[in-house]
Amino acid sequence: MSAASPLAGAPFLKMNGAGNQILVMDLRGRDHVITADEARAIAGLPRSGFDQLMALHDSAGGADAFMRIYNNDGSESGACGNGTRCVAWALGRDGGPDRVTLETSAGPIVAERAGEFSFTVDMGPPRFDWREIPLAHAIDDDDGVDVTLPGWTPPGTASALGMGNPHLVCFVPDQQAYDLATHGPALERHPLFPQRTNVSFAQVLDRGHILLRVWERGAGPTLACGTAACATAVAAIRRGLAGRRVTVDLPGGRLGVEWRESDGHVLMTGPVELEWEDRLPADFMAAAPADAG
Ligand SMILES: N[C@@H](CCC[C@H](N)C(=O)O)C(=O)O
Repeated sequence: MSAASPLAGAPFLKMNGAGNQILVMDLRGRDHVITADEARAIAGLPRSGFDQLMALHDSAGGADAFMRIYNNDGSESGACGNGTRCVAWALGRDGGPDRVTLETSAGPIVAERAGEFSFTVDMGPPRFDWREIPLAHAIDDDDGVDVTLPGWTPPGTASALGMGNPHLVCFVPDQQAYDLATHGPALERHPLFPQRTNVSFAQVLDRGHILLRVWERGAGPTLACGTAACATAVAAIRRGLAGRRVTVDLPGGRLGVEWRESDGHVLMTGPVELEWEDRLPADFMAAAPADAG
């Protein structure tokens, strides 16, 4: 007999948020934290591939759940905007609440229903302090806007900021002109970002409309990244390129972002879709029995 993994047969929802591939696993009531090896193994299975895995755990602080967020390389992140909308839908179905509070390693976030398959997430305030993004060192950033990257000549100008996870936003004249597979991996691991970074190429069409493509830390190119849309909108607003409400078009769909003046929080609204429900295989990561000798 081989030892069963605690995740064998665990149910999951395969969803997407504006095309961002999301797996939701509700582990509340179970005493198991998914390891990096397990996350990579789940991502490698045909029915449960994902960009991000949202694992729900019991909240110690009275929230609806504590949320751990895994990229498909097994690394963890403090935030995932598209995944949070999917989690809100999952918790709200079958008569669940229309408004949920979720704890994350980066702090609490609140998601609220905006339509049958649409949610608004209060992503909290953006972070500009280099220690909070985080960057390797302070940058010459008098007006809190520009970052220069030694060894790389940006095609336009770039901003670095945090949205519960690190972001580099490159403003370019034509976002189609930059090959994510060429620039993404090098910028994700640029020494300025000690915890790596998500990388965006943004083209501002007008003060209310931005085109965006994203290379995600730990997941590569994705069809949409919610925190990147928020970071890009905030960076554009700080540069005077956009008003407080911005529509961000990504290859997988459209997100609405508002940087609220009253409290500095960033609100992101977008779609969710349930693709299928399934369970991990009954022999998921079954360990071979120890050799009794
Ligand atoms: N797709 C996400 C962001 C997921 C985490 C990111 N790759 C990271 O490592 O920070 C979103 O919708 O925000």
